[in-house]
Amino acid sequence: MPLIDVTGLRHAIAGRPVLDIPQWSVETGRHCLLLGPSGSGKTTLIHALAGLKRPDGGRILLDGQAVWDLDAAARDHLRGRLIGIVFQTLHLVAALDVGQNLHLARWLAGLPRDAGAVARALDRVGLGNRLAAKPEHLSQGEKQRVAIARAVVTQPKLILADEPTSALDDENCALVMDLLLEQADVCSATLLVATHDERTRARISDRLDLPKLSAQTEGRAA
Ligand SMILES: Nc1ncnc2c1ncn2[C@@H]1O[C@H](COP(=O)(O)OP(=O)(O)OP(=O)(O)O)[C@@H](O)[C@H]1O
Repeated sequence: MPLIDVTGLRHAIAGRPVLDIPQWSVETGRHCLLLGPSGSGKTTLIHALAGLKRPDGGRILLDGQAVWDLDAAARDHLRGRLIGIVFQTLHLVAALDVGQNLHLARWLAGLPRDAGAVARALDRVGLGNRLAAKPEHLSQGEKQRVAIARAVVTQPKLILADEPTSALDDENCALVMDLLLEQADVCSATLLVATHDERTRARISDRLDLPKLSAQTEGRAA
């Protein structure tokens, strides 16, 4: 059974088409790139997969569950059980320290408090000594590593990473891809990386190419 199974997914924003995916699936344990230029709907698709943004039409099955047939509480539960997300803008909670950010992720996922799991997740991203730091005292790269640790501290089956490398130089791009792939291995998770960064292409062979639909519409109208 595929971990992700999408059929007839459509979405428009302000009357402009953003997503149109007739069929797409990702088998458990495979990794996949979501490729497409800026504005092609990568973030919209990530949010639809995670149960954060309802698409206009179509079906998303995650581990056999129809995400958008569930009520909000059941969707939250499914997200907590299955998914870890590295948001494009990271979304660390500024008022909480690094350790508390990870504890919060486990709490939201309905998992028991586990200081060992939090410490291990931070150790794996090289930040075992920054448990008590507030996000504002971290470099951008450190914040991103905290966001990766937070995504995996719940042992997700699916890691969604939205544009994790586009702002990074070559060396850090390679490091972040290494880290994401390593963490996916540790969790035996499927990794889905949304990107327009050519440098990631060599690292993951499976891909879904998203065209920029609004540009096609504009092209036809012109
Ligand atoms: N709140 C919004 N209001 C209006 N248009 C929006 C809104 N959010 C997204 N869009 C539009 O929807 C389209 C898809 O946006 P989305 O962020 O999913 O693309 P993306 O591929 O992730 O882009 P990027 O690589 O720049 O992050 C874009 O054309 C964008 O302008």
